[in-house]
Amino acid sequence: METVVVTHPIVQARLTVMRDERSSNAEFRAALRELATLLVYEATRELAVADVPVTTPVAPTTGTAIANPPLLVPVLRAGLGMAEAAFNLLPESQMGFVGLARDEQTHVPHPYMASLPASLAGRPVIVLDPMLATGGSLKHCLELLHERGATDVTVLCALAAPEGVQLIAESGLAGRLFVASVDERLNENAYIVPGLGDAGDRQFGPR
Ligand SMILES: O=P(O)(O)OC[C@H]1O[C@H](OP(=O)(O)OP(=O)(O)O)[C@H](O)[C@@H]1O
Ligand SMILES: O=c1cc[nH]c(=O)[nH]1
Ligand SMILES: [Mg+2]
Repeated sequence: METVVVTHPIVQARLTVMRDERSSNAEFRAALRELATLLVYEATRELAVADVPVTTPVAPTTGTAIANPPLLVPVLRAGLGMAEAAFNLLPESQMGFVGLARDEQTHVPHPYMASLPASLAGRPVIVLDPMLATGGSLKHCLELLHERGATDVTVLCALAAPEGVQLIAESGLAGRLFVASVDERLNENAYIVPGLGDAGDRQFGPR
């Protein structure tokens, strides 16, 4: 798996707002939305394009269209905070949804929703989840995509732990990971350190 740490100063500044315990829910959501926009921009540089004819007020010329728009898959809840940003940059795309909630004792993800097209063969997929901690949630999501034939999967995260990156790399289920930071480690509750806390709670309040 290719892992790209996006070190752009604007990305790092937004991540810092998300880390700050004093940021309100609204400030956290705004920072995540902007960070997600920049991650999508970085991750879509190599998207396949097609030439399209276009006529300007001056002359006909050749323009560019996204040849095969990716399916966007936010992982609920926290990934919802990246969904609008991704859709804004890729309005031609469609969206699927995966709902997972980590058990606080075992840290194993409990699946509660999967709303995905039956076949993903030949379709690029972009998974959106701000947090990659143990990697259990993302691996479950990637398995759902793999079962449906997805072979071109890119993952966008705000933060990752080394343990999660390793699990996903070893799974072979994602081609690329774009992340703003790979932090130090997980703590005894499987939270990322220094991290930013619970990305779902910080956007929406406690479950
Ligand atoms: O790598 P893992 O150890 O599996 O942890 C990461 C998962 O934890 C968070 O979701 P959470 O389960 O807290 O659900 P939420 O988004 O509803 O808060 C996060 O958004 C990831 O999906
Ligand atoms: O640090 C973490 C780990 C899992 N999920 C989160 O939201 N934060
Ligand atoms: Mg949560």
